[in-house]
Amino acid sequence: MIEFDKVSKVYPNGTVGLRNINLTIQEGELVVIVGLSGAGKSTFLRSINRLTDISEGEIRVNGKSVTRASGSQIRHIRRDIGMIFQSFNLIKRSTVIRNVLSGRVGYHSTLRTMLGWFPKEDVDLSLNALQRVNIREKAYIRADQLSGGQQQRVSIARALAQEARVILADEPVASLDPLTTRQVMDDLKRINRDMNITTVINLHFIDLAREYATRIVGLRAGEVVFDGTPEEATDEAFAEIYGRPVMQDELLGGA
Ligand SMILES: Nc1ncnc2c1ncn2[C@@H]1O[C@H](COP(=O)(O)OP(=O)(O)OP(=O)(O)O)[C@@H](O)[C@H]1O
Repeated sequence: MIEFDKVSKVYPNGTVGLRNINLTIQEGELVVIVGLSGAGKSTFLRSINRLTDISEGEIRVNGKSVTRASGSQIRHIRRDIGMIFQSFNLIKRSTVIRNVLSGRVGYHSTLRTMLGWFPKEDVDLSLNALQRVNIREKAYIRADQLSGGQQQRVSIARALAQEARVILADEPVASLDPLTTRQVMDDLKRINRDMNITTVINLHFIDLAREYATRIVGLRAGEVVFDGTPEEATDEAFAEIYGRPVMQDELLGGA
């Protein structure tokens, strides 16, 4: 469960990132955050694992305060939270399996992980994670030899090897073509359902949001202006969120 309690974020230059956010995301939900560029989607996501510090209020993940956590407590909380980025964030010159194993670093000493000594259970866990995203056979290939969609699957496998209970994905398909986009979204959805992993995804394609989300949250200028089911997120609702009608390039198309 992720709780936002009267959360605001003002950047040092005075820009408002988030304004009085109050919402609770239950375990197992797949929440898609939508809004125009600059609406606060990344700020929202990054404040959940405290990549961004909030200015007011409190965020709790599974009952534990992220906002008030000490350095060691935050490392512990972050172990449960997998993060997926638009740019994949892989170690490109390393093998796929090494990248997935890096999801285990929070469980071992720095020396051990620097030397790359991972127990056999970790290797098995990582191979199983690759199996779940259908690229088990790529385990010993260098990450930079894979297509964009495959690289994003490696980053999903890394979150699985981490045994994350929450996955945060910041525009995970923004650099992918439409077909690969659907494959990656299918993976995220399947993992969310099969493993009951709470998933929060920033997306800018409206039709994808409707197709994959169990709940859609719309942000405008840092405020929640929509919170409802995909059925409730009509074109009119999106026009409200955006403050203007929906445009063609906000649809991926070809469902
Ligand atoms: N480090 C920063 N310093 C100052 N202002 C920032 C910083 N990061 C973000 N902002 C501002 O905060 C607001 C929200 O930004 P945020 O990146 O969360 O929006 P977004 O919805 O994710 O947009 P995009 O889709 O373009 O990534 C914007 O006005 C942005 O310019």
